[in-house]
Amino acid sequence: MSRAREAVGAARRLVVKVGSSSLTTAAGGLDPARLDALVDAVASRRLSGTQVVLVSSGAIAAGLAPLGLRRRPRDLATQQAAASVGQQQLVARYAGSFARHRLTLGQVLLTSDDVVRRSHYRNAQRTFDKLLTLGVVPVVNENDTVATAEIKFGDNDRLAALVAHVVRADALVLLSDVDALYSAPPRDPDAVAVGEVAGPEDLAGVGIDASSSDVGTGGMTSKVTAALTATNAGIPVLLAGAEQAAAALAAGQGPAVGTAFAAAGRRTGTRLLWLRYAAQPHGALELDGGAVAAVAGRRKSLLPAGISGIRGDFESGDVVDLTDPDGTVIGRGFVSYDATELPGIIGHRLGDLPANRRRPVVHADDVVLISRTSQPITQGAR
Ligand SMILES: Nc1ncnc2c1ncn2[C@@H]1O[C@H](COP(=O)(O)OP(=O)(O)O)[C@@H](O)[C@H]1O
Ligand SMILES: N[C@@H](CCC(=O)OP(=O)(O)O)C(=O)O
Repeated sequence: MSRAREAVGAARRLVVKVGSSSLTTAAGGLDPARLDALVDAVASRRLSGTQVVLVSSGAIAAGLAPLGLRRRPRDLATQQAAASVGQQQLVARYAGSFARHRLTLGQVLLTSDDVVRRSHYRNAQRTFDKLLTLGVVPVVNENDTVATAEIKFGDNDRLAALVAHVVRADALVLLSDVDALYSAPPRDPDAVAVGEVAGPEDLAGVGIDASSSDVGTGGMTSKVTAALTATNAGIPVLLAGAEQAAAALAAGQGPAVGTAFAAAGRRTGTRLLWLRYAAQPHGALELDGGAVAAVAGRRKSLLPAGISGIRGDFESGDVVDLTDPDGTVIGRGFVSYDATELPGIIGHRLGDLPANRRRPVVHADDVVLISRTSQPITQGAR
């Protein structure tokens, strides 16, 4: 058995994510039988001693029928309204279902601020720790009703990867309407299931189409991106079908299902993880050749002298892309000036600037580098 599968089996703290399409009927609306089957698998693992956080999509899908909507709305305001109506229905169903196992759930609704802001991040971490030590099953979703375009996680696969990091999970299980990652979209007759992914090189020949189910947002691209986000942060991932939840969550016993992604890097700080995979840049700084060598080659801070251009309307603390003179993004960072302050100082050496301007524009500790080969997989349009 691979180490990733062993890690899922042995995990003492596990994050499990389930997509909308795995909780709804073909006609739309929540499917109590599928939800109960999922809860049975989670409860069985929980009752064997593992702490489990459940990241569940389905709020918008559950809100469609009560609002007389026939399909997932495209505009944000109607999505927010559907999520408001649907989230409570979803959680009420979960509460009833977990109660069959005498388990208590706690609802946790997150926005990206809860992960990206250091103080909020610690707060979320404390809340999860307390819920888990009290034996509660946290049921997590994005707070869709208040999330604006700027602060949206975008999809729950990504949210689940970040939550796995926040709670310091031993493994992440992504449950979907497809039973594994395939070498090509499953409608392709030659597609074969991929059992193990040791690293990004194993994904080189894999074909993924951009579509996702009618009720969800992610698609396979976002699942693979989330899996790589988690594995890069040292957390192994199992991607499997929601219908195989019992086998996927069985602690090391039972048949090997789904696709296992091996953990790669060491655990990184969530703030930089967010910067790499989740943040929306507010602008860009163009670096000259010397600054590219210093920032990307020698891991130095970006000083005003090395900046040859500014794009966007950002404030101190915002995320900006760092580009080379050709416009290729080489990294991202938290900028320490407002865009309006920069024209007067770029191109100047620190010694020539007033005392209150003698600091880096982006500190080395606030930068992630993005090489061509590690560019996050782009998400399919929806
Ligand atoms: N290479 C691939 N392997 C597996 N599934 C794929 C692949 N390419 C595209 N898909 C599609 O991705 C879908 C899963 O994404 P999605 O419907 O968004 O799931 P969920 O609702 O669980 O988040 C599958 O139903 C499948 O049609
Ligand atoms: N937060 C949204 C789900 C977003 C999402 O990523 O959905 P999915 O692709 O089904 O996991 C909801 O609860 O409707």
